Amino acid sequence: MIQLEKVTKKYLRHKAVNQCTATLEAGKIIGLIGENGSGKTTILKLLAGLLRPTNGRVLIDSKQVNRSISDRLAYLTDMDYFYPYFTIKELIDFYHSQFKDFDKKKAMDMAAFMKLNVKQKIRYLSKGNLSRVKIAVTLSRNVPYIVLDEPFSGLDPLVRKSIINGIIKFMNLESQTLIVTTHELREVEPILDEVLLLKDGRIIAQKSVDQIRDDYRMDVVDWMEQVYETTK
Ligand SMILES: Nc1ncnc2c1ncn2[C@@H]1O[C@H](COP(=O)(O)OP(=O)(O)OP(=O)(O)O)[C@@H](O)[C@H]1O
Repeated sequence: MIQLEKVTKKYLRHKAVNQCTATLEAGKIIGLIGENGSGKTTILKLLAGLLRPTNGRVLIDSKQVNRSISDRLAYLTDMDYFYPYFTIKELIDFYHSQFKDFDKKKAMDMAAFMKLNVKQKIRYLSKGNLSRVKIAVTLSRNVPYIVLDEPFSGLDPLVRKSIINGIIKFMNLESQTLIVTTHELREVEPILDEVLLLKDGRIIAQKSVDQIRDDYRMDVVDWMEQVYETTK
């Protein structure tokens, strides 16, 4: 379980995350949704122990997060950080050598599922295939928490679909919690259990997708638009 307790993160005087309180249950797929600059990446970095809150506490499984959380949390950034001269296979071997929890077979299976040629060098991959590789190596870590920062940005609908299918097929929903930030709510919505809406560093809503459909009898995207319109 993830707990944010009145978390504020300031960059100089700017509050990127402002007094956020939320509890995220384990074993779910949670979408962190918000406009550019609303604080999504900052929250993920706080979860990953890459940033410390200016105020408040971030707890994962009742322990305050620090850098050692990387043993239990896999973080996919929106940055390109791969070794361009590796082939995909070499990258998978490298991950295997770096992470005790890395499931090499799963990574190879996932690469095959997403129709990647593992002999190809990273530097020659298309943006779509590079994104598939990143997802494959991140999801192949057997850790209880996986956070993905904008895994679909700049990708065409077909690539987005294949990545979503890869997540559905290879994530272990019994033992893993996935937190994903995205602008592409409409496409990701079918796999989400819960949605957290951010605006100007504040959490303005947190609802389960079933609750939105059953209680509000609304499409999740329509609900989101309504919440944004009515929240100053
Ligand atoms: N290192 C930094 N130094 C100063 N300001 C920062 C820094 N990182 C982020 N910010 C600011 O904090 C706010 C929140 O940024 P953050 O990257 O968390 O938002 P985001 O919702 O992920 O945005 P995007 O969708 O554009 O990636 C923005 O106003 C951003 O300009």
